[in-house]
Amino acid sequence: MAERRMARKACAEPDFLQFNDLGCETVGGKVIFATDEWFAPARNLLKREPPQFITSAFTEFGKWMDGWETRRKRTPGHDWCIIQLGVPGLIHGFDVDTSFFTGNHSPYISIQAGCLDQESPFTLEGDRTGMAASDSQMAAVAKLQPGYSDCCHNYFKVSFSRRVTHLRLNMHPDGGIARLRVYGVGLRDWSSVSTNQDVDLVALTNGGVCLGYSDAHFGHPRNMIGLGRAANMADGWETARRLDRPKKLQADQRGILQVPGWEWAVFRLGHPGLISSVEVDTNHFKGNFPDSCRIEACTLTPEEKAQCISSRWNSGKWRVLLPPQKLRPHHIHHYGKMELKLSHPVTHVRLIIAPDGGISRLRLWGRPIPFTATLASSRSTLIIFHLPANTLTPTSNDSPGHLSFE
Ligand SMILES: NC(=O)NC(NC(N)=O)C(=O)[O-]
Repeated sequence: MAERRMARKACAEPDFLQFNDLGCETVGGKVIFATDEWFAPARNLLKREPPQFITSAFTEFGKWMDGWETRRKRTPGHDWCIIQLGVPGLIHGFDVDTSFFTGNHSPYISIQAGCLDQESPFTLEGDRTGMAASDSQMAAVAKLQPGYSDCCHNYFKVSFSRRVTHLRLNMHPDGGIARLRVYGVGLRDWSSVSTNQDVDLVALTNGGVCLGYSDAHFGHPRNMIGLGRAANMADGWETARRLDRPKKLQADQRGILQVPGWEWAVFRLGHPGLISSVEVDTNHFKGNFPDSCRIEACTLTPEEKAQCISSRWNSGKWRVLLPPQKLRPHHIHHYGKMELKLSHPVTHVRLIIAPDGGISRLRLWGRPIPFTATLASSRSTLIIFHLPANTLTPTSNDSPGHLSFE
């Protein structure tokens, strides 16, 4: 349902909502400390499903609320909690969702960030109010709108080019917030990964990101690169039914339908690499799996990527990685050396389904190829695979699902 709502409102929303939610409980996000959780626990902030309101629900502490809610403070100070991201990475924006907190929403917030592991460590800074200007400050103290349905999403675009593992969410002075969505791209420490080890190069945890798609009516394509198998259909990519499906159906010798239309989604790999096996999972899609799929791949320079974005990813550089394959319902399809056609490293892939339908997971197993080797094999001069944080270009209404960042 959340995805349906998102698809309809996509034109009015900021671009950064297309990135991955790095704090969500489904990718391992956790609240590790909160100053107060009297009315409702801070872990609710990271729930994947949209917040609910149940008029008749009360607990022994007060009104049941689907979010984090603290007591009305009668002493100096403010409430705050520490969030450990499920996927450390670069953050491009926040949605501080106050849904249903109408007389009890937190009036002001600030957010601080830290990197508390070995890679480029920096720590939370700032004074107890979170207002000190410091390296860790991502958003100055900001006013929140109450959680009425037309204004409950408080979006904050972020310019912060450092890897983040933890956040401190400060409420000034107290109150309630339903959800905190942390939009960004995972940044893995690739120095610990052997070039002889196969990894899922497109996984969200490895820094994969969806950069464009043709349709996300029921489910966003980024769901396909999430952890584990999909919980349900909403945890996969599902398009609307195409309206140009022919009345008379014709199939080729492999049983693949010959249809005029298709849907597509483009991903940038977390690291350039040589893909040696692919999994396409139609788990839960039983009456609405695509008839067939194919995968294309390429290595793009920043200039080529910009051209791809302006041509809706219809670049001449795409090469067939996986030729068209007939799909089955509710099934993991494995493709290996026999089916895969590319033997050089790539940076981007495009999954194409025909004519429409749902895929729950896409896994691209392969070896990360060192940067220089990728450059040599693609004969290009420069490849970006670490996203700069502060350069999102707004999308136009007639090209849904397109992100561009240089
Ligand atoms: N009706 C309320 O929501 N009251 C209080 N909050 C809860 N959850 O009971 C409050 O004012 O903070």
